[in-house]
Amino acid sequence: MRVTLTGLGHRFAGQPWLFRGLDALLRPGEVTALTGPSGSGKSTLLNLIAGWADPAEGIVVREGVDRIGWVFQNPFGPPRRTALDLVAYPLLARGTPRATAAEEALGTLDRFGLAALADREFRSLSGGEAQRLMLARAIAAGPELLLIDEPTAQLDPVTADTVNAVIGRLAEQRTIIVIATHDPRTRDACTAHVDLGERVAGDRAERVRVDARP
Ligand SMILES: Nc1ncnc2c1ncn2[C@@H]1O[C@H](COP(=O)(O)OP(=O)(O)OP(=O)(O)O)[C@@H](O)[C@H]1O
Repeated sequence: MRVTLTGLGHRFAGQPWLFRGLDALLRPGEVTALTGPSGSGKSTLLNLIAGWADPAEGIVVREGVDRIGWVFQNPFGPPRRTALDLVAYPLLARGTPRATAAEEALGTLDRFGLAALADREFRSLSGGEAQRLMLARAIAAGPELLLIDEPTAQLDPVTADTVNAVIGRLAEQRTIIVIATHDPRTRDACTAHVDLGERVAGDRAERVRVDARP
């Protein structure tokens, strides 16, 4: 299972190149930070990786990727559902028996520091707790590819750090994880890094820097 980006470049019609010449190998077991200034194309690149849009040049190859999960910056969920229900649901949907799903969901909540909140309704959670719950739910769903867009953007720095503290726990041997972020502490919690670089005179061609191991 892997996602390979080769000579990837993108621009919207009539706009300058956002990035060009991006080569990267995204693998399970790693959590790759995707960084760059506002407007550098991070969300666009997530869409290209997911196959939601076609690149202007270069190729994206997804091997062994069937299910793709997303977590966005605004945690959103049914207000009266409990944290345990929300994490158990994707397991039940995959046919896991109820008792096993509840046990696995509790284990996943524990991994994200949420075990004590298992019976709390979603609407009663703080922003940081709700975002950690969205990460726990996304992991429980077991996607081969998990794309996370600015998970701390709506949070104050202290709350953001409660989310950053669990980023390292996302790593899964069965899941390729990419996180677009402005937050240097989110980046530092990741295990690999793709940087879309600085905007220069409206054209950042060839300025993509990739730290991810080949
Ligand atoms: N469908 C579109 N058509 C034209 N331009 C677009 C489209 N989608 C995004 N853009 C532009 O492309 C640039 C990159 O947008 P993108 O959202 O990928 O950047 P980003 O790095 O994720 O930014 P931020 O950190 O602010 O979320 C922006 O200037 C944006 O306005």
